[in-house]
Amino acid sequence: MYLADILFFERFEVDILSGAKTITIRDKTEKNFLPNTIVQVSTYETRRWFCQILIKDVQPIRYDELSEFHANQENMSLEELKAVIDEIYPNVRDLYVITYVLLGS
Ligand SMILES: CC(=O)Nc1ccn([C@@H]2O[C@H](CO)[C@@H](O)[C@H]2O)c(=O)n1
Repeated sequence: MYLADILFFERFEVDILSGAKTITIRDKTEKNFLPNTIVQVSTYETRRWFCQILIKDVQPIRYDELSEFHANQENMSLEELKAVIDEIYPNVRDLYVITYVLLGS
């Protein structure tokens, strides 16, 4: 089964809607997004829908392989990105980079 919905912390909504944030990094529970499908996006906190995105790509990545390239696409520094991931996914080393484009809200 492919996933049709995704949740983001509210604090990232502005960056997603402005196009500043074009990837998200998730664990294996959220690797089953199918490229070229539309996914509905809501806030984690209240499940408020705020846009839809088109999935472009899902690629496995090791925590240690995260670079400034990924951080740029998150609109963060690499230090900030690693701190966010450490908080959400403590000790998880097998991650997935989900690349998307914003379709509108
Ligand atoms: C709501 C929920 O369950 N999970 C997540 C998991 C991740 N993310 C964001 O993806 C990037 C790298 O992990 C960062 O920008 C994170 O903040 C998120 O917003 N919500």
